[in-house]
Amino acid sequence: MMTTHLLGYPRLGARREMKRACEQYWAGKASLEDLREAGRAQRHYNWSVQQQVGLDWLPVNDFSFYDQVLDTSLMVGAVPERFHFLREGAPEELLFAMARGYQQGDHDVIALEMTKWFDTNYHYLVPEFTADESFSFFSTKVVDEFREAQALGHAAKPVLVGPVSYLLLGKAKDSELDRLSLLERLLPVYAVALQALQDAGAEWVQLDEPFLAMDLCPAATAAYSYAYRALRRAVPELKLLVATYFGDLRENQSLALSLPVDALHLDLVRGPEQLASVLAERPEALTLSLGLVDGRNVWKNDFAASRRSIELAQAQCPADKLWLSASCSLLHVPFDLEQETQEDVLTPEIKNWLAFAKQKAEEVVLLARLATDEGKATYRAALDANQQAMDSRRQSPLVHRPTVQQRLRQVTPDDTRRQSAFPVRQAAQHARFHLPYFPTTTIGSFPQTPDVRRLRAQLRRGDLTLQQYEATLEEKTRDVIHRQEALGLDVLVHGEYERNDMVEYFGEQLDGITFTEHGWVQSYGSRGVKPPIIFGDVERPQPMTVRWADFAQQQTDKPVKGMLTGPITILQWSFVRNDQPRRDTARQIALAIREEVVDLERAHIGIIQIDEPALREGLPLRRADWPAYLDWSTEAFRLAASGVRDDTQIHTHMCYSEFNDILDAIAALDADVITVETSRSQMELLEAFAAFAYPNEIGPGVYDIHSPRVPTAEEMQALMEKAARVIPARNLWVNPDCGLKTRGWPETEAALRNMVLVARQLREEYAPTLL
Ligand SMILES: Nc1nc2c(c(=O)[nH]1)N[C@@H](CNc1ccc(C(=O)N[C@@H](CCC(=O)N[C@@H](CCC(=O)N[C@@H](CCC(=O)O)C(=O)O)C(=O)O)C(=O)O)cc1)CN2
Ligand code: MET
Ligand SMILES: [Zn+2]
Repeated sequence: MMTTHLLGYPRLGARREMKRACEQYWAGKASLEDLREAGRAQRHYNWSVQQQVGLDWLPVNDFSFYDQVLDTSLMVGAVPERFHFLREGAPEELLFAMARGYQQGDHDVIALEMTKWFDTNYHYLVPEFTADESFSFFSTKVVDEFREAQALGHAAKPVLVGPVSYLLLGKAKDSELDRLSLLERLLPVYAVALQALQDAGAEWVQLDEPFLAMDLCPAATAAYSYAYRALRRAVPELKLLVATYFGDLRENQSLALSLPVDALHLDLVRGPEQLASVLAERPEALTLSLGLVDGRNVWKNDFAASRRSIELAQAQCPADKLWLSASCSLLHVPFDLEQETQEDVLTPEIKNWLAFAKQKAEEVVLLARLATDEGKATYRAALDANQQAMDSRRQSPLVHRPTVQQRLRQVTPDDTRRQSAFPVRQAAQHARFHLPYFPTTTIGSFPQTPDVRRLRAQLRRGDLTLQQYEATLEEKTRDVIHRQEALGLDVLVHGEYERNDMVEYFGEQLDGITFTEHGWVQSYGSRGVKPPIIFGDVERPQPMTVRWADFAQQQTDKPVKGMLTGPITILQWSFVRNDQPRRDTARQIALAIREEVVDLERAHIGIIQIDEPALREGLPLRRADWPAYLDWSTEAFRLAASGVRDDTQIHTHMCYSEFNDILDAIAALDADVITVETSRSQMELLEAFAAFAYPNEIGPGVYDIHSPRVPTAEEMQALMEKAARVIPARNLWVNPDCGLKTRGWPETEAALRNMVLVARQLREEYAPTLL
């Protein structure tokens, strides 16, 4: 039978046990020993699940208390100097300091930067490299966890981030430094680690090299050949599996197939077509791991399709050279579908179309069994059940809604354009709102303190009635309006208290989208999200946000900004249909949001923000695929935004500041105002906006909301002055970088008080030039 394995398993815990364990430890309510015990229990549980399912090789070191890239930094001793005072203590303390920063005693050290893991909603901690970087085998976690699995009798396959991907994931802190030049210093440490694993009894080691499925510069291509030749020489006996995922190999195929390793893993979900050409070019000794079960989505595997791929491979490749797996680590899917028991949340019909991590592990094993002659007979019933599930989904009226499809066909190019050009709209909006220059606003959410979250848990348990729940939310909303008035902000928000999450909240209310009770996926560290599942044509049965916007507006004479999540962000942060192009799903969501925008306008909400923080991360991983994506994604945004009058002001918001290279797409959104995260880059981003002559209004974030630190008026003033040197002052807004939901009240009010002060000073300072 084909060998089966997984690249990695989710680690937050079926009931988010690791979230609780970490947060208890951070709060000083649990000991280091408690934390370690929780980690051990989680690992043992994951291995035993995978073993019982019948997988041949179990991943080890896929577990982490925070992030696997950070673990790699610790393995190779890439610890920035500011953390060196923690090197002698408990390894977990150093790990958490690098992840979260460290403020204690005389120490005030900022964390490593966090950024998105390829096109997922997972964040990793960016390694920092300096010119004098010297690596060493610092953390032995991978060996320790290998021994732990071995002691339990498991066939364990240690997993490491491969050396080339590791360097490419990092950032050079010295501008002259080329990350890849560190390879020579890094490889000896990988060699030592691999040797230690071999000495401990490891037979196979998995090295993750997702960059092999990305655009590579010539230096990176050379680095791959060099690195794997060096590792081969260092551990000639150890079997190495290089894992590629999140895309196909394309022009890197010959490179990947030429690496002197024992096995290559292919993502056959993102890159099904590569199988034929890889089979044709495969060196005889190379084992292929077929990633056929989707590790990025929650749909049941289509056995008929997978079996065609397996048969194609079997026809050209000896059985002992074929492995079977999921396309990538299962980190990006929820734990276990069997935890979803409430049929009014996830209906049996839809549930029958789904597979979470445990079910995907079972699918991998079942597909391997079905690939043998005996298996075909033994597992006939499973095969038939799978076929039935596929047919049911293909034909279900839950999925296919003719009214939605008809509405989409009626969309005309005019629907994706505002009535007038920006200058006309700007004049109409200024005449309507009479805002001062440098208007102040916030991005939407205010502190979601534990009491608000608890309220929702009580409602779910039935300890509160809906009336009681909403009454408390009204109190909260009224309070936040009064606080904003007292601070002197110009454009207010309702605070988003009624939302568990900016995407899940809309997923709960739209037809064609469902949600889960326990479908948590790690976002970063102990934080998770429950991505909605878009299973069918999307439609808005009724207004979703008007009630709270309207309630908030009634509490004040100042304008309250309506708050919506945009179609691309809903798409990107959900599990999406795999039976139609993303573009079509985006357009359906856009139409639903458009109806909401129009209803808000009708309810006299004159300023409406449509958040698109995920527009940038939705970019395809290969540059060649960018133009098509940018075209349909900006069109979907405009479809959502363009149903309103000229004097209704549309805002959008984006965080994660790396959009220098998509500025034309951002301009194509034609939002009247865009608020962006800029403070961490010291307004560098604005220079790109200026060079591009970005025409509409901009609110460059003046402070980072990720830390409780209260910014001084001076530093925010300096940032705004810097902004005003490159952007016309009359087009500038003053606001934080992002929403304030993860903050506490004291620092929030202190920071906003300073921010309003800055706006007032700016108005005086720039008055002569603005007249
Ligand atoms: N979908 C999405 N993706 C995103 C972002 C985002 O905001 N949304 N932002 C970026 C990532 N940033 C993030 C920032 C914070 C959290 C976060 O705080 N998550 C919370 C969960 C938020 C949530 O959905 N809360 C629910 C459920 C809360 C909960 O856990 N309740 C407890 C009970 C609480 C109690 O009794 O005290 C339970 O059910 O057990 C709610 O408010 O209703 C967490 O992990 O703790 C996640 C991502 C990028 N990707
Ligand atoms: C990740 S972007 C967040 C935007 C949202 N309106 C908020 O303020 O939380
Ligand atoms: Zn944001």
